[in-house]
Amino acid sequence: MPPTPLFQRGLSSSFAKGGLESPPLEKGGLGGISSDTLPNTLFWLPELALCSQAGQAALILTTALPAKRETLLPRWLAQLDAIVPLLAQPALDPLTPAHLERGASEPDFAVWRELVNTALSDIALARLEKVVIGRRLRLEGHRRFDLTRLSAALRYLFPSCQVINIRRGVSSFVAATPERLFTQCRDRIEADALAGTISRAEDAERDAAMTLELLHCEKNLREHQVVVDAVTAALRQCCRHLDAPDGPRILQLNNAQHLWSILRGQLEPDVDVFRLAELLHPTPATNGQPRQAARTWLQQTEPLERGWYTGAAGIVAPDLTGELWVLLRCAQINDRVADLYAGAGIVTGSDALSEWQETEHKLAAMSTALQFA
Ligand SMILES: C=C(O[C@H]1C=CC=C(C(=O)O)[C@@H]1O)C(=O)O
Repeated sequence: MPPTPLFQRGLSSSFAKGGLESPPLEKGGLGGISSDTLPNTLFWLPELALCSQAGQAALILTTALPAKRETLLPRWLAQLDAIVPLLAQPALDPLTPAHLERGASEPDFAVWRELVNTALSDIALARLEKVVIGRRLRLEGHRRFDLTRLSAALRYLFPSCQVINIRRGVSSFVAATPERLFTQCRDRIEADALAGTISRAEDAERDAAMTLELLHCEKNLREHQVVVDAVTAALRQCCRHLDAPDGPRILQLNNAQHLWSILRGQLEPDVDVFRLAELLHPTPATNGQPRQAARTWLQQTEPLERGWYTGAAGIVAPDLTGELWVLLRCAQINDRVADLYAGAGIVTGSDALSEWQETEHKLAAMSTALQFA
C-alpha cells in the first residue's frame, strides 16, 4: 500500500499566496509593471485567510500597523459577512459548450520539428541529456471567458489536479496542474517527479494496454528517471534522511497518463519554502538536464516567452513552510482570448511528431474546460 501523503493532493492550508514565472527572477523586478500584467513574481498576504487542515479550521486575520481596534473589527466582520455566503453558493448552471477558434501555434509544427531535431543532435553530442520544449496555442472564444466557470470545469474534469487562478487586472493565469513541486509539513517534505506520458484510449482494454506500455517504455522510463535523479540530488542538499523513491506509478488524467514518483524526506532544521523552491525549481520535468545547460539552450533556441508557464505557485504558511505547484496545463487569459501552453521532454529516442501529439493531448486539458467557460 502506498504511504499516506502528507496532504491530500490540493492546497490544504492557506496563508500567503505566491507565484513566479519561469525562469524566475531574471527579467527585472516588480517596478514599472502595470497592474494589468503579470510581473515575474507575485506575493499576496491576504487580510482574511480561512485554513482547514486535519479536521481543524482556523481564521487568520492580518492587518498593516498602525491600526485602530475600533475600526478593524467592524471591517473584518463586514468582510466575513460578504465572504461566508459565497462559500455556500450553489453550483452554476452549466453553459452549452462554445466553439473556440483555433489560432496560431508558436512554434508551428515545421519549426517544432527543427527544434526537436536540434535538441536530439545536442543530446547526441552529450551537450544535454534532456530538454523540455514548450509551445503556445491561441484560442479565441465568442464570449468573454468566465473564470469562475472555468475553475469549476477544471475542478470537475481534473479532480486530482490543483486548480490555480491568478487574477491581476484584466489578465488571468489559470492552471489545472498535475505536478506538485513540493509539499512541506514541519520537517517532512514530499516532491513529485512527473515525466513520461502516453495518451488515453476510450476502449478500456486498449487503455489498460497503453498504461502497461508506458510502465515498460524504455524511453519514457529514462525521461522519468532524469527527473527522479535531479529531485533526489536537490533534496540531498537539504534533507537529513531521504526515503527510496516511491514509484514510478501511473497518474491518470482524462487526457493523458504520466509516470509519477513521489520523493519523501526529513528536512534539516531551518529549511524554509524559499530555500526549497531555489533547490528544486525548475526540475527536468519542465526545463531539462543538466539544469544550466538546458536553461541556456531554451533561452537561445525556444521561440517562446513562457511567462508563467512552468513557473510555480502555491501557499506559504506563517512558519514559512508551504506547498508549491508547477504551472502546467495552463493558459493566460484576456477577455475572449486564451493562450494555452504545453511542452514535451526530449531525450534520445524522442520523435518530433509523437512529441507534438503529446502536447496536443496536454493542451486539450485547458481547451476542453474553456468550452464551458
Ligand atoms: C511540460 C509539461 O509536462 C511535464 C509533466 C508531465 C509530463 C511531461 C512529459 O512527459 O514530457 C512533462 O515533463 C507540460 O504539461 O507542459
